[in-house]
Amino acid sequence: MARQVNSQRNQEEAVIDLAWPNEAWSDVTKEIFHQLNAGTENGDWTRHPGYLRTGERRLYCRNISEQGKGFEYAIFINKREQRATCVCQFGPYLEGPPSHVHGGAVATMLDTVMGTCAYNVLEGFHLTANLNINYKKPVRLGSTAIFLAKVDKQENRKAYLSAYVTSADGSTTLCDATSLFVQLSQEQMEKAKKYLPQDSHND
Ligand SMILES: CCCCCCCCCCCC(=O)SCCNC(=O)CCNC(=O)[C@H](O)C(C)(C)COP(=O)(O)OP(=O)(O)OC[C@H]1O[C@@H](n2cnc3c(N)ncnc32)[C@H](O)[C@@H]1OP(=O)(O)O
Repeated sequence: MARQVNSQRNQEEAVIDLAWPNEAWSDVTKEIFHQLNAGTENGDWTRHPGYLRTGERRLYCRNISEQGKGFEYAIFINKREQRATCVCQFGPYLEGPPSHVHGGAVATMLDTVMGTCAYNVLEGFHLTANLNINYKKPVRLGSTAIFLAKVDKQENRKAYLSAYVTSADGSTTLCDATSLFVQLSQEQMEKAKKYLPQDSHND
């Protein structure tokens, strides 16, 4: 019975778009979200919905279901400019160095923002082949950061992206990163298709 209820809950949760402010978001995070969301009014930017995934699966950066304890974020895409911007608030379950965010958690958001950028602005499905990060400043736990990613160039199946992470007020660069995403071949895509979320427009 528990499993049935659990899977029912999962089904219900799986359709909740989490890329919206909730009461765990600080005023700073909400304010940045609304600034970014205002860019969707003229159609230049679109907000990327954020779902858990369906059934038992969980998208890694959506899998801490206690609000505010993990990654609280929303990603916005500018297809024409091949860019993505993300506002992210890092919860207390993401600790690395005392009272600071684990470097792997920052890497997760960089991989996700660049991957979401590639997924939305380029043809085909891309996987991360290489991700290089320079950590310039520690990120305080509970703080809000802004991720800015863009596609720099494409060569055949290769897409080269870069990104940087700033403090909420934009005054401090916390990280910069480069990555290589490789588009899956038709054959690889056929194999991967069965694993894609049914509504595969989401992260
Ligand atoms: C649902 C909505 C979600 C939408 C939202 C998505 C959000 C989540 C995003 C998360 C993204 C991830 O974490 S993805 C998960 C982490 N990544 C992975 O698991 C990928 C594992 N690696 C692989 O599967 C493979 O190595 C591939 C697919 C990357 C490439 O293999 P392949 O297809 O055989 O191609 P291959 O010939 O090896 O490489 C193609 C070209 O790329 C070059 N290349 C390959 N790897 C590298 C490399 N590390 N550094 C330099 N160059 C490289 C090759 O030299 C070659 O250049 P040339 O000879 O053509 O010049």
